[in-house]
Amino acid sequence: MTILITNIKELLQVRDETILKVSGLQMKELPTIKNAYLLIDNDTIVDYGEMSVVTGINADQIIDASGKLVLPTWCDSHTHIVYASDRSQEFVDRINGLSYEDIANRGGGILNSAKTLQDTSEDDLYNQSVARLKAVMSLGTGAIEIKSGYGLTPEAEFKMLRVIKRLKKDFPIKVKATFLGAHALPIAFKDNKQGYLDQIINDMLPQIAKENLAQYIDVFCEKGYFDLDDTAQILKAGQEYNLTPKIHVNQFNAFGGIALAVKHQAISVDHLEELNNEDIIALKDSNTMPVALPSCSYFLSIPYTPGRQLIDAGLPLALATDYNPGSTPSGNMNFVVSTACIKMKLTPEEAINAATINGAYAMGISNQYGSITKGKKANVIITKPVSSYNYLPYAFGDNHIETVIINGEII
Ligand SMILES: N=CN[C@@H](CCC(=O)O)C(=O)O
Ligand SMILES: [Zn+2]
Repeated sequence: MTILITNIKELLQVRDETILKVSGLQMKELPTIKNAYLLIDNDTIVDYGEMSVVTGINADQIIDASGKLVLPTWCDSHTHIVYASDRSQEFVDRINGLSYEDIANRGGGILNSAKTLQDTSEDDLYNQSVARLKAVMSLGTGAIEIKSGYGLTPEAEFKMLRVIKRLKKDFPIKVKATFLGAHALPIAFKDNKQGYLDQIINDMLPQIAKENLAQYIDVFCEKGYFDLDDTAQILKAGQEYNLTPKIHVNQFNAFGGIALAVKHQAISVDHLEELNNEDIIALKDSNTMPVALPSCSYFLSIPYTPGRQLIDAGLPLALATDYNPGSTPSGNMNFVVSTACIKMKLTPEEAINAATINGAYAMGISNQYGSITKGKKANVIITKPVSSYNYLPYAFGDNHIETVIINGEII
């Protein structure tokens, strides 16, 4: 099946050569072709260029994109979309004055989600997750990372990871799985943290490796959760099973977690709402992608990741949603891109780079996703008619998407 998209007002993020990420000043550049066409053959981008040279190309389906933009689908490198029920009551509790920390300290938060998930069947969990996955695909996400971490027992963590594996098999969207057993300390281990770490290392990791349930290993490295020593233990153990580190760090406190992650060759460090100079120095000359989650800052009213500072220091930056029931009940990458421009002062070019090619890098897939490049996967968004790409983040909250194509399939 071939699809030819014609009369594209502007084709965005066109990279003739495969690039894996963009950093610093490169992030300001968004290569485009005006009045363009794009040809898809099954699941692959096979050709593109200016309309003036398109004569003679035939296709099974032709889509006229007059007045519309075409860009790569979003690459959301940080989500927790496999969860059970929601935490809207905690949302109201926060409105009434409790903090995220207060809620966690009284047994709510992640432990609340874990209890619900433990009592939810695998099929029910799968069906709840399917609804979220379909919703984010229709919002333009074509590649997604999904974490475990709301199980916190071996059985419940495996249940989450098996659901992720089913999603991967059943949908055209690219899915990467991350094992986040060290998300919070379960009540059963409240006075025995090492006991839980041992359970992760000795009981969970071998089974996860055996069933090939994850590609990445994550830890919530934060005061009151897992400290630097705990994090180092888990990352090292994960690496012994070929899981690459990708961690939650510097959400509320900066205490050396970024340098630790870089030392363990983490593919990304995520959150970074609190950041100091040592953190920036640690990221320089590393292969680790900093990932900002502006919807989380918005929802919790915590600082935004200083993305401007990171880019101005010559570093790359990726944007992701953090879709989860506690800190970010939204998987809308369009809102993330707008919020990064509005609150973090990224230019539209920087935000689009951060949400496409750099997001793909943070999932280890930027050789196949995140740009319009011949040979890459046919994952594109066709917008409604808009004045320019600046309009996408500018007119926040509106849905500018008309059509989403994922793996060559019109969604
Ligand atoms: N911070 C840690 N984990 C999630 C939120 C967890 C929750 O509140 O359920 C996050 O990335 O924000
Ligand atoms: Zn998260």
